[in-house]
Amino acid sequence: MEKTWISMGAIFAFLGFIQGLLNTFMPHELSFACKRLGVRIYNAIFSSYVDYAVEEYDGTKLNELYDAAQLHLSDKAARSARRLSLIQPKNASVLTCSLGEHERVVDVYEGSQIWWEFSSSERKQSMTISWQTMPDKRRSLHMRIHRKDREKIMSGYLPSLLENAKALQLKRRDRLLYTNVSHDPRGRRKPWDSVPFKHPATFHSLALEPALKQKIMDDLTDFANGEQFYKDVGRAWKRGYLLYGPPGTGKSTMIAAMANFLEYDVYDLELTEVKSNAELRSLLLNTSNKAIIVLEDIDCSLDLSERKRKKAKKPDAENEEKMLGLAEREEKVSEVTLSGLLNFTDGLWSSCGSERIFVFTTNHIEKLDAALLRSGRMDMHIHLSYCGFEAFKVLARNYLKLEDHVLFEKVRAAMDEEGVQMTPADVSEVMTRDKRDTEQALRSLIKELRESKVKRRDGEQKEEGANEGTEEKQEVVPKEADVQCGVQKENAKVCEDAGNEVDINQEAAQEKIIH
Ligand SMILES: Nc1ncnc2c1ncn2[C@@H]1O[C@H](COP(=O)(O)OP(=O)(O)OP(=O)(O)O)[C@@H](O)[C@H]1O
Ligand SMILES: [Mg+2]
Repeated sequence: MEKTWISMGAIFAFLGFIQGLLNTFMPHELSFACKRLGVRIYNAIFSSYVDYAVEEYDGTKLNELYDAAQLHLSDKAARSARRLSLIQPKNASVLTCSLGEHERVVDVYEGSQIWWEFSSSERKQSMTISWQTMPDKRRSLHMRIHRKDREKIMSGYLPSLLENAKALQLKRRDRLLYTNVSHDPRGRRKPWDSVPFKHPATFHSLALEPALKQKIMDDLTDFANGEQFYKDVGRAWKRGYLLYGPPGTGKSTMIAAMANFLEYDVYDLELTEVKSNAELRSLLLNTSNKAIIVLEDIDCSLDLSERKRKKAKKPDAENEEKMLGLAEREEKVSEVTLSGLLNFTDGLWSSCGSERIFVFTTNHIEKLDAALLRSGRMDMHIHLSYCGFEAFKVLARNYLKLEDHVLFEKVRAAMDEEGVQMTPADVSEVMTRDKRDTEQALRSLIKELRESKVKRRDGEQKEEGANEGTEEKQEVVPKEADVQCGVQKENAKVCEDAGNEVDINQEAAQEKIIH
């Protein structure tokens, strides 16, 4: 026994001596190559696993698979790993967990296991000059799978991981509200500027007849799930909604509810800020998919009244030349045309993205050009009107936490009286004022409903009086107001013309119009 130990000791001493010699005299590259060969022979003969490294950077470009894998593994990591990094991604209020050094998680795909491990090492500083500054650490995720699963993982697991990460990213990020009225720090125009979209409106809180509400929600759901349908019928994946009705009936609120329902971004397009059809097109090209593009009060933007008002200002004699240049430029400014807008909503360019919803709002549908109202541009016309009893019940639930009350019947009776017109905005205001005393709130509402009849009658009489006096007034009012009156008159004419066209098409459109 003693002899055996002595001979084993001699063998180890000899091996150690040989290794020392090799380390000293063998070049580093050769020893590295030998080691690699050894690992390869071992893996080929004994190992039944395949290992993949997913590095954070592919050269100097970010590796999308790395981010996707991190997002995909985030929930699993949060549940099973003990050392984690917490990340707050840009534009997201939900944190993402990523694995800490040498932490592992096991993922399962169709019965096959996938082991993921995170590691990092110091990045060797490159001697070449690069514009891109790279992080000090070289981070990577290592994926280990069974050799037999190679095909399944490559063609099934990894694509599904990327899909899942994309869906998670959409779900976790804050949605954005974009506006086209923006400039960069140097004062140059930017196509869109954004802020997080935080409007709390939902279809649940929207005061609307239940049947209409359900119809709109179904339509939106069909649209969002309709990728294949739109492909099959050869149409761009987009849909147009026209919301019309008096001020304060919830048009803007409904847009917010739509965006929250579909989890889309909102692009609020200020048409009076757009200088040309080309700019309009470029704004469209700069919108993302899954977006609602909104044009509010389209009847006011379409005839570009603001620009006409500017142009109508007379130049001083002194600055005539300068103003002439300005006028020329403003001539250019007013180049957004109806046809430009029509192409924006239903031309070739409107199909450059997918899953886009166009929403136009107006208080006066009769002023809109029939071409704008046709299917394919505005597919669904939604009339939002004065507060009815069903809409009132939603508001009572929202503001007063009331499902039912003895005074509800009186409210219904007051609402049914002829000539009573209160918008949901007016009803909300009464309830906000008296929200501490629900009974008082309902009584005030009944009173205001009845008074609204009188107010309306007075308003109509005043309007008639004002219309009668308009022509006389135009001769005496100062310049600025004069311009506005001029514009209104001009608009009225444009709208009259458009109104005739609308009437012609109204019957055809009637079936689509939902009251
Ligand atoms: N249908 C509704 N459901 C719930 N709240 C509503 C509804 N309509 C109006 N409101 C309330 O009234 C306020 C004004 O509504 P909103 O801005 O949506 O009206 P609008 O139709 O867009 O008006 P305008 O034509 O003047 O732009 C909102 O802040 C909201 O609180
Ligand atoms: Mg509005």
